[in-house]
Amino acid sequence: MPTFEACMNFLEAKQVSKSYGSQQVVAPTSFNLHNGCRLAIAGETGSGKSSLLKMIAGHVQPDGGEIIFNGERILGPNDQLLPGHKGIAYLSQHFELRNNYIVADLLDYGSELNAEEQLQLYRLCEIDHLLQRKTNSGLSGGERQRIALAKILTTQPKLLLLDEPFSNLDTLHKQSMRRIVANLQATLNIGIIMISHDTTDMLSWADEIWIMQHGMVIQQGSAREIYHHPVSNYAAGLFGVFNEIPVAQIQSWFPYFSNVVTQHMHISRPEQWQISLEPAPHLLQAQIETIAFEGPTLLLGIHVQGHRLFCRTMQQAVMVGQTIYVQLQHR
Ligand SMILES: Nc1ncnc2c1ncn2[C@@H]1O[C@H](COP(=O)(O)OP(=O)(O)OP(=O)(O)O)[C@@H](O)[C@H]1O
Repeated sequence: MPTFEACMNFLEAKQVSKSYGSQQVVAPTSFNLHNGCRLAIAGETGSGKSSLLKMIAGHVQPDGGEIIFNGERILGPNDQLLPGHKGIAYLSQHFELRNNYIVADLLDYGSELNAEEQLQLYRLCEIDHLLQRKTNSGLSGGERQRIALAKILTTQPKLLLLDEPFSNLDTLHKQSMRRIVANLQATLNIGIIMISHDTTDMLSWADEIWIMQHGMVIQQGSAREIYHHPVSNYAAGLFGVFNEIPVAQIQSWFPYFSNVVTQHMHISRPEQWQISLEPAPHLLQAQIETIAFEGPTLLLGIHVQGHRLFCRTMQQAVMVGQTIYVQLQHR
């Protein structure tokens, strides 16, 4: 458990903002993150995620506000020649790996780790079998990325920033990167901020998720809060299929939803709708309109009293046109 002091001083942004010309890409944003955090940032393309991450990394100069890391202001490219902060490692989508180096030599150069720590890091990054290869010897994109990751971790940073670590990878390399990211924080005890379009992975990984839209963080919360209580259709849609039904309609179908009064529309996930093949007094009658096979589950498009919605079921023995009975579960 981090101390109160560590919580206050680890990473703090005060009204940090960025514009390009007349376009504000990050609106004034403030936050406070604790040591060892696992923060994931989601948002549509162009919503300002990378710009925010690059300001934290010290690679982009904020127009306003400041970012404090372990008590020191992060300097931008206008403040210093070499961008970045020693305690912060940043893996860009467009990382570079120096050509013509033996991987082990490249990693050794400037490393602050002893031999045992190095080996642990190489295993963690799943590159221990690549150490004698040359960086220009036909390494795959995924292997190059894992070497680049190991390289930036050899200086023992306290905060790791990952910009889209799963993009442009085939399935096997993606799985490998997922394993690594899942183990990094626990093994190295560092904070991680990750941007990803792979929102399903975020839910199980992150302590906290932020959603960005038009340069603003529009929602912050735990994975459960973000998934089950999105603030808008946009936030809901980032994490998969959802249903939107007027609250009044939900309450008339299911009186036990009488306490849902904060919003005009009620958002639910398909798996919140339970289906039954037999009628019962508290169930609504519905017709199946579409069936999408998802592996262990089916995603049913159903029609209920003038409303179309999705429900997810493990019940495989259903067909289009069939009458079923549904109810909505609280979350
Ligand atoms: N150096 C730059 N010069 C001008 N405009 C820029 C620059 N960098 C980013 N932008 C613009 O700022 C906006 C936000 O970009 P940013 O890369 O932060 O978004 P993003 O949410 O990370 O997008 P993506 O998911 O596609 O990476 C975009 O409209 C982008 O075109």
